[in-house]
Amino acid sequence: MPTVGVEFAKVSYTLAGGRVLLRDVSLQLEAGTTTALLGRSGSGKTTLLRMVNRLVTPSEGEVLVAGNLTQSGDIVALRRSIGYVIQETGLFPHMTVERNAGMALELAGRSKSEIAKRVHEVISLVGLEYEEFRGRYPWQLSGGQRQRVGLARALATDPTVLLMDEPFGALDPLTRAEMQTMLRDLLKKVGKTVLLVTHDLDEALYLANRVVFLSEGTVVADLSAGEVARSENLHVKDYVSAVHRTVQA
Ligand SMILES: Nc1ncnc2c1ncn2[C@@H]1O[C@H](COP(=O)(O)OP(=O)(O)OP(=O)(O)O)[C@@H](O)[C@H]1O
Repeated sequence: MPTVGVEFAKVSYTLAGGRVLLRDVSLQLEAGTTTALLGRSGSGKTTLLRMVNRLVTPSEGEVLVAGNLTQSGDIVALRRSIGYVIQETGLFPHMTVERNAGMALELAGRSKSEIAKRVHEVISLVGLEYEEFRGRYPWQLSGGQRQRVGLARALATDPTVLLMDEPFGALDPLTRAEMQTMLRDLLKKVGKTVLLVTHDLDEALYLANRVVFLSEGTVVADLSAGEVARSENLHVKDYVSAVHRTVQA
């Protein structure tokens, strides 16, 4: 039996006014694998992802990380076991790359030498030259470099789970492709349970083992990456044909 890294068990989320954002979602993410969440804007992808690190609490159902209920445990320990990467990076503008990348370790009270060693490792892991970048501020970095630092920061505590919400959404296609290559290589080395929200089908197929499609808060397709192109599921076919629409002269 494969180990389950993250589990959503009959999860629903309803807003105070009664609007249902997620309905009865059940998924088991195998440890060490990458799952991409796709679906139209507003289908509930980010809401589902944020349940893992308890930024959103389900109205019904349960979320488990490494078999532990997220709703009842220690939230600090939970978040330390989860790396979180978002499109805007959320780097502190007044702090250097080194400080930003080591922030979670600093908050965890690790020693200066331990932090320096780990930051060096993760900065190198995301493909940045440590000596060149450690003293720079976020405004002295390109968008791609900022995303690399955001990823380094997320990896600093060596989390078992990595949540990535449109991590490369704001990058040009060339930088984006470089980042995807770097991430794919990195994930082969570090082995994390990854949940990736993306609008980019090619990115999902390149990075993920499994692709889950959401529509109006429910799972409408759950496939291995290899099954997507030949799927007869109408939601999947619609998505694939929208991506591959050819321009008519
Ligand atoms: N706390 C909230 N209060 C009100 N509406 C919310 C709240 N959180 C999310 N929504 C709404 O719920 C819907 C689902 O949002 P969510 O961000 O999960 O979708 P998404 O699939 O990630 O969309 P996108 O691809 O555009 O990021 C959206 O219509 C959003 O505006």
